Amino acid sequence: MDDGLVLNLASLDSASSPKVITVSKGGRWTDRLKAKRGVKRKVHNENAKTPKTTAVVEEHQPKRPRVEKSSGQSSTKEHQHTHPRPPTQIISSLFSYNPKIEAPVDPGPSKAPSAPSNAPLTDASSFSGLGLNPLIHAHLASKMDIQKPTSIQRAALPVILSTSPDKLARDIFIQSQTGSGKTLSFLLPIIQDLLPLSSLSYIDRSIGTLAIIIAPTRELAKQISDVLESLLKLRLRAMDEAADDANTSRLTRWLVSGLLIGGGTRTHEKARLRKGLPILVATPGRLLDHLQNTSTFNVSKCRWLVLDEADRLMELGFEETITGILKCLDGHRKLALQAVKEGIGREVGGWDWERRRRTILCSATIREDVQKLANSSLTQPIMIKAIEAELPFDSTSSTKTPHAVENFSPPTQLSQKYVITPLKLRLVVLVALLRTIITQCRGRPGSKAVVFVSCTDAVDFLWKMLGRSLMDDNDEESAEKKEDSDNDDSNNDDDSEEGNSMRNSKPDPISLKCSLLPDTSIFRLHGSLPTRTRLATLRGFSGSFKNILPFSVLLCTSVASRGLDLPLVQSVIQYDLPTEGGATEYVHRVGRTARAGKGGEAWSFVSPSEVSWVQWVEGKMRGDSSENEKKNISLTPVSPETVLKSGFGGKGSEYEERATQVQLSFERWVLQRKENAGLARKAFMSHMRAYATHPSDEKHIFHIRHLHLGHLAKAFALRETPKAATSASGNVSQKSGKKKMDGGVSKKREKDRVANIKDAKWEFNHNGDAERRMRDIVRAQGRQSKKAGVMLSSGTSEFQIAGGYALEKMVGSI
Ligand SMILES: Nc1ncnc2c1ncn2[C@@H]1O[C@H](COP(=O)(O)OP(=O)(O)OP(=O)(O)O)[C@@H](O)[C@H]1O
Repeated sequence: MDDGLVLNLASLDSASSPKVITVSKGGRWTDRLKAKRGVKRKVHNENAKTPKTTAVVEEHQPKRPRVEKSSGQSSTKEHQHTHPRPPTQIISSLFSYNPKIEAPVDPGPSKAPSAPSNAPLTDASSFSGLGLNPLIHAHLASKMDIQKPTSIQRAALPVILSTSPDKLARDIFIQSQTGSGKTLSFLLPIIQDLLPLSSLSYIDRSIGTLAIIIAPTRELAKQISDVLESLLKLRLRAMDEAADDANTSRLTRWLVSGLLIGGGTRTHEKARLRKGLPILVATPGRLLDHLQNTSTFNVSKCRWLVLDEADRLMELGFEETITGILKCLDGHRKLALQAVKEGIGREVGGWDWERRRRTILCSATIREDVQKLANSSLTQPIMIKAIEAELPFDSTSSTKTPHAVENFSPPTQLSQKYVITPLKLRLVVLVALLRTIITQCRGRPGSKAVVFVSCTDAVDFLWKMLGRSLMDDNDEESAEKKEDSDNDDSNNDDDSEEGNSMRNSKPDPISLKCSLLPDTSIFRLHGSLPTRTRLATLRGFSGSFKNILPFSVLLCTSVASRGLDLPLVQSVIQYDLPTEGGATEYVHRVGRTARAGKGGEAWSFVSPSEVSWVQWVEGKMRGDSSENEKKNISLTPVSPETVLKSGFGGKGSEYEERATQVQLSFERWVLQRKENAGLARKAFMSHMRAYATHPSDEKHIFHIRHLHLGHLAKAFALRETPKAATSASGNVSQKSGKKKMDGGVSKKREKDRVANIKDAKWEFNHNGDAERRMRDIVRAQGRQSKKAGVMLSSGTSEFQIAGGYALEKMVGSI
C-alpha cells in the first residue's frame, strides 16, 4: 500500500554516515517542505549507492534544551523565527533495542471464516410462528428489513409472550452472544403485551409508566430508546381498518417513550414524566433520582422491568441503586393499591392489579455477580439461551452451576488477531494498521473501526495528536478554524446543566481529520465528555446525520464496549487490553463488530511482556465448549513488521524509514506547543495508573514492573525519560500541590484545578463506576509506590483530577 504518504525527511548531513538523517525545524513551512523534498531525493540517491540505509536519527549533537521548562517555549511564531531551533535533534531508534520476540507460530493458511453464530435463522422459523402479532411482524419486515428471527429471539419470544399463569409468574434471564438481537427479544414482547390496552376507553399516556428498561450507559439507553421509537412509529392498525385508509388511527399513539439519562435539565424531564411516559428507558442513577424526588412520576402500574447488560450494571456498582429502584416500584404500587381499595385515589378502575410485574435480566456474559442480582431481583427465573430453548435456572444455588460459571464466546464468524508490539512501535503500528484497514474498506463507504484505549486522557491525546500532527502552528490554527465551521453539531447549543458550565469555553469539534489516514474522520468517546457531545459523537460516527463518511475511526474507553450497535464496524482494535472485566470485557469489546451474522475482525495489541495473555484469554473463552468449538476460539498472530509493511508500503525495509518519520511527526507535534506536551504527559501518567488497576489475578500478565517505561514514553510521542515525564506533571502529590498554592499558584492553574475536580465529581455523579474505580485507584496507589522515582503515589486518574489533593478531597467527600 502506498498512497503517497508524505515523509518528513529532513536535510541529510552530507559529512556524516549514511545512517544519519537530520531533521530540519523552524522557519517557514514552505521552506521546510522544500528541504524535505530535497532530502527525499538525496536519500533516494544515497539508497541507490549504499546497500542499506537506516532511517534512524542517532546524531550526537548537544542535547536540545528542554522545551517544556523554558518559559519562552510558548512556541510563539516570533520565537520560532528569531531563534530557529537547532537543525538536528537526538531521536532514539524505533527499531533497535526492542525486546526479542519469538516469532509467533505460523498459523498456516488462513482458515475460511466459520458460519455466523448470531445471524437470523435460515430454517423455517418465522416471527408469526413464535406468536408475534402479524401487525408487528409486517412492520418489522417492511420498515426495518427484519424478516426472520435470530436464535435467541426464537427461544425468547414464545416464553415471554406466553400468557399462561405459570409463565407469567416467572421472571426471565436472557443470555446470548453479542449482536444476536437481544434488544428485540425483550422489546417486541413488551409492545405486544401493551398493545391490547389501546382498546381501553380511558387509555392515554397519563396512565403512567408501564415498562421500564434500564441500561448501564447513556449511549446504550439512547440506542434502545431509538429502536423503541422506530418500533412505536410503526403504523399499527386495528384489524378492521383498511391498510390504505389514511385516517386509520395509530394504536400506539398513546405509547409514548421517554429517555432519562441525566445530562439534560431535570425540569424538562419532570414535565415529561408529569404528562406520562408509558415506556421509559433510563440509566439507573437518574431513574432512582426521579423515583425518589418526582412526585408526579406514576409507576404504580409498571408491568415490565428490564435490566439490560446486567453484569455491567453489577460491575459498575449499581446493585444498591437497583435495590432502591425495586423498593420504590413496590412502594408506589402498594400505595396505589391501597388508594384504590379505599376509593380515595385517582386511579382508573378496570386495571388488572392482580398482574405482577415481570423482570427480565439480559446479558451476553454471565458472571457470578449477575447470579447475585438474579437472586435479589428475579422470581423463579427461566434461563433463556440461544442454543438451548429453555432451561431451569437455579437462582438459589450458591455453588457454581453451569449457568453461574463465566460463560462467553464471541461470534464464530469473528476473525481474532493479535500483534505483539514492542512498546516503542505502538503508535506507528496503530497508524499502519488503520491505514491498512482503510485501504481494505475502500469501496465500502461508511465503514468504521473502533479503537479501545485505556483511559480518557489517552483518548484525548491520541485524538488530538492524530488530528493535528503533521502541521505547523499556522496549519493547526487554520485547521481549528475550519473544524469550527465544519462541525456544526458540536455542543455549543448545550442547554443542559453541564452545558451551562461549559458555555464560555470554546467547544472541541466532534471529529478531526488526519493527514495520515486518508478520507477518514476521527471521533472520540469517553465518560468525561458532556452528554451532548457523547450523543452527537455517536450520531456522527454512526453516520446518522449529514452524509455518510467514507471511513470513520472511534477512539474510546470501555464506555463504548457494551451493547452499542454501530453500523458497518469492520474492525475493533484493542490498542490497550481491558484493565477491568478481563476476558468478559474483551468479548464485549470485540462484539462491536460481527453483529447479526455480518463479518468483522478484532485486533489486540499485546506488549512483549503480556504475551501469556493470549493463551489466558483463549482459555477463558473456551470454557467448557466442545473440542470442535474450541478450534474456532483462537487468536491468530500477526507480526508488527507485517502490519507496518502493509500500512506504510515501500520496498524492503523502507517501511522502517516511513514509520520513523511518522513517529517524528508525532514527536514534533508534542514539542510544538506546551498544551500538546501537557496532553502527552498526562496521557502517559493516566495510562500508567490505569495499567496498575489490573486485578491481582492478572498481575502475572500485566504488571507495571514488566514495562520498559522509556519505551512506553515513545508510545506517547515523548522524548523524555519517564522520570522527567513524571516530575513534569509533578504537582500531583498533595504536598507539592499545597506548596505551589502557598507559593502563589497562578489563578489560571487554580481555576483548572477546580474545573478538574468538578469534572471528576461530575463523573462520579453521572457514571456509577467512579466510586469503585476510585477505590481501586486508591488501593493501587499503595501498590504503585515504585522505587527509582518511576511512579508517583498520586491520585491523578483517568478522571482528569489535577492531583492527589483533589482525589483525597473527593474520596473524603464520598
Ligand atoms: N431478526 C433479526 N434479523 C436481522 N437483524 C436483526 C434481527 N434482530 C436484531 N437484528 C439486528 O442485529 C443487530 C444487533 O442487535 P442487538 O443490538 O439487539 O444485539 P445484542 O444481542 O443486544 O448485542 P449486545 O450483546 O452487543 O448488546 C441490530 O442492528 C439489530 O437491528
